[in-house]
Amino acid sequence: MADPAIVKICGIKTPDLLEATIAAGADMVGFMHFMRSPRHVTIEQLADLISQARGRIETCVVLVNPDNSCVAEVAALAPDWIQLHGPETPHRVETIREEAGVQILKAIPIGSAEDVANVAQYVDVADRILVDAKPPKGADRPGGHGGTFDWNLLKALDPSIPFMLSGGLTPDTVAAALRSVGPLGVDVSSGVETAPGVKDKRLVEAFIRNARAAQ
Ligand SMILES: O=C(O)c1ccccc1NCC(=O)[C@H](O)[C@H](O)COP(=O)(O)O
Repeated sequence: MADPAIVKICGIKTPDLLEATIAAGADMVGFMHFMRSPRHVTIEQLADLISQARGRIETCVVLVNPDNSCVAEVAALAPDWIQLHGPETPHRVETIREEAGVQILKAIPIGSAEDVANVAQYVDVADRILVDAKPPKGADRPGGHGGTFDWNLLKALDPSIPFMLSGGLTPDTVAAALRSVGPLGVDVSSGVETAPGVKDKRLVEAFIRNARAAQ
């Protein structure tokens, strides 16, 4: 039987929600460190959340095109992963991986066959790929909008590339996504919220329960 899919809950801001997510059996949690996100947490909050999670669940700090000082500040907190969610080039991803000494999850926005072809250039410089929906036109942040994309586009992806799926997943759609796309894991933010940045414990539990039941 295939390994169970990795379930990542992204955009956690509070110790209570982190505790509930661990108790519900998620594999990874994401913390946003990007000022324009409604899920932004400060470096001090990050330090507390990462230390609360250490050894209990994998932690991932989401950054958007970070400069070297931001990378160093986050790397000093020793998360398990840094997620790069901006327009970072493959060379920049490689440099950040070397400098931070942390596993890299590279997010790639997908809206066309060309975007899918773009994934290959990141495979050797990142430890894992996250495919996500493209943000709406004019959006002031590159992720966490709750929009989906055409999963059929992923059929063109080299099947040897391990990737996680995100973009508009919800407790109601996660099982179908796992069955039809067959990703290494799934990632959700808006779909377990009642308003941007406001996570709901019951939705988080339902998302994880439905993801587990799908397999
Ligand atoms: O969530 C944000 O506000 C955000 C801002 C800037 C870059 C990335 C962001 N989120 C990244 C994620 O990992 C989300 O989980 C992913 O985009 C899926 O989001 P959603 O469609 O809301 O589930």
